[in-house]
Amino acid sequence: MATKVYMDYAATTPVKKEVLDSMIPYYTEKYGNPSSVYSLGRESRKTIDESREKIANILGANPKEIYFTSGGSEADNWAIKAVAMANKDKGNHIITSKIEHHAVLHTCEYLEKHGFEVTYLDVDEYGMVDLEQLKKSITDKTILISIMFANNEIGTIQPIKEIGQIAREKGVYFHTDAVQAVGNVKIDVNELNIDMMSMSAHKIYGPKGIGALYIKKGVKIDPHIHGGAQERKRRAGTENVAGIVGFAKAMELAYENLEEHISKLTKLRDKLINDVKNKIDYVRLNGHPEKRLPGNASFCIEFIEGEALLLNLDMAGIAASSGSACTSGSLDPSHVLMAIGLPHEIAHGSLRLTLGDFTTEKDVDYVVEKLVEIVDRLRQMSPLYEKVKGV
Ligand SMILES: Cc1ncc(COP(=O)(O)O)c(C=O)c1O
Ligand code: FES
Repeated sequence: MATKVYMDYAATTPVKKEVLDSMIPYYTEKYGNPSSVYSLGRESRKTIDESREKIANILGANPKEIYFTSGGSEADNWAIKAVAMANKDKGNHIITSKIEHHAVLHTCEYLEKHGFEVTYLDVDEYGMVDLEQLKKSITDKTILISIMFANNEIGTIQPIKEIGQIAREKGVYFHTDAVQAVGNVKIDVNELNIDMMSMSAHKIYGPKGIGALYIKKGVKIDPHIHGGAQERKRRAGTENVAGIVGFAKAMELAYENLEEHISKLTKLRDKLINDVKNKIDYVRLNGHPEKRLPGNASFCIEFIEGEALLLNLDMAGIAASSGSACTSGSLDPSHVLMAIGLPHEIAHGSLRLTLGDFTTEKDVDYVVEKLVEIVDRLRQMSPLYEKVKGV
């Protein structure tokens, strides 16, 4: 069935029309290489500069501190590996959390194979990092703390300003993966004590394959891609001009309407959470009840397989996602659901519904209606459910 209701905005978002319209000329008539000296090239250069300025202004950064990348994964890789390489003389210890995106976790694991030591902080049942544990983990060898702004699976928002404060007091760099937070949270990099921040356009109604790393002036970090002089000689390669323009446009739109976006999504999300909890038994909400992304509703529905749930939702025209092993194509259960202490059998029934700018109340009603039907049907086949219900 064709998708009737898209509820996977945390995976990616459609490109908004205004964003696409802003990009098209840079594929067709304004195709000059930004490094060329003639006016066609200079025009591309000017557009990149303007886009960088727009993004920097929104984040309270200096344009010289914004470096375009191919997206969030590249920004994470760059921040962590290149700070590690550039600060080897100072230490070899990195602190991160157990619920980071794989772009952070796998990068840290790679560094462990090359002589770095990594502390993976626990989180509580809501997915929150413990600031006391963080403080205690810092040693005189610690060079970097990398903690995500908001979690992609369970939506929990971390106390970023406090983490940044701790890092600053100890003279340790602080990187945050803000891929899910950008466009959903007001961000001022200075106010929040952030040294480096990863971003991605395709989560905020921009194109895929473009993002950025904010690098605060003065951070000691190696260049990431060697080659030409682009991105202040730190990330070589002819710029993705149209992508950059689209990213800046998407940022502009997101922050122009931030309050409205947050209040609309929060209302729809809470309706969804309440309806699901009221109409289905043995359901739990994953993540923090309040400190969560406005569009994130993550559940564990007991006595259900996430995979079966997703397939049935798909048959009803609903696009959603699950963190359980069986659906993500890997054999490991979601490291996030494990880290918040869920047993495997509960993690198996996880369902992530993420809402966005095109979600309507009707969509929420439709998803709840179908979900109730599907859960009921699947549970009828579950001997465990029958046992607890005493039927
Ligand atoms: C928290 C987080 N970090 C990083 C990424 C990777 O971003 P990208 O797809 O732009 O590489 C994602 C997206 O899946 C994400 O949710
Ligand atoms: S094996 Fe599927 S979540 Fe444990």
